[in-house]
Amino acid sequence: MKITTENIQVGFHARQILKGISMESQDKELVGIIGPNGSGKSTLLKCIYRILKPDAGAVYLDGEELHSMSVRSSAKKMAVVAQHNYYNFDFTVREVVLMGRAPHKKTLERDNAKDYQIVDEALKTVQMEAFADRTFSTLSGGEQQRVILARALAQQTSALILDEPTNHLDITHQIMLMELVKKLNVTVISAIHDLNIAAAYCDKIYVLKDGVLEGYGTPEEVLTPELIRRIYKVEAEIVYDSRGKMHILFL
Ligand SMILES: Nc1ncnc2c1ncn2[C@@H]1O[C@H](COP(=O)(O)OP(=O)(O)OP(=O)(O)O)[C@@H](O)[C@H]1O
Repeated sequence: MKITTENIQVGFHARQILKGISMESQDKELVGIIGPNGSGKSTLLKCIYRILKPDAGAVYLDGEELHSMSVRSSAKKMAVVAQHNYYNFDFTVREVVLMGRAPHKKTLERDNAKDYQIVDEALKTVQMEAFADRTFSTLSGGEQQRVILARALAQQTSALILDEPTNHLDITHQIMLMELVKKLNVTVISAIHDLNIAAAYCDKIYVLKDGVLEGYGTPEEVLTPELIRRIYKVEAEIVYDSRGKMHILFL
């Protein structure tokens, strides 16, 4: 599925946070959004996953304007792993993942054997099946993150929106998550802080600073010492390992 944003503008209290963002992710592309803290990455993603309505501009899923669609039909197309997941109720892990099935059900339709099978498979994929009956709120931050990813997988959508998905995860699970997301073969838009993760996994990268796009291209095109200095005010060197993979060293 192709996701496009056209001239997205968002302001809070007379402060302009996104100053006209136009970007797109082609079908099955993994697109990273990088940029310093407060540059507007989460705000842009919130407009895409529909928690925030931009003051101006629009989001299109395969050419269809997001707000012209029902919430149920956009939720069938796009799942989200957001940065913070607060639950006031003590749902079990299985119940949280079952929520991913909701867009596929009619009102008051009960979960069936197929839903439970999809949920079990999603939990296995993120290696959390042993936690199915645990209360979600008792899990560690990284475990919660993997359960929320399982919920997104159970939603079976052709696009995933991820807000710093490797936040909270140890290196094993960071790699597991990115390898998994890459293999899903769906459209992914992800905010990413770790530039080496962005370099290793993204097809394309957008660079956001102060609510403005400052760069776009493949990791090799975008992640240059000049751009890193301009955006992050840090000196860096780009090296290539014996397998030809690029790495960013911070000096
Ligand atoms: N509801 C709000 N009210 C006021 N200001 C907000 C609101 N939401 C976000 N902001 C401000 O908008 C700016 C962009 O925030 P955003 O969360 O999009 O940045 P980010 O690039 O995702 O940052 P980080 O890397 O720290 O997660 C920040 O200065 C933030 O304080």
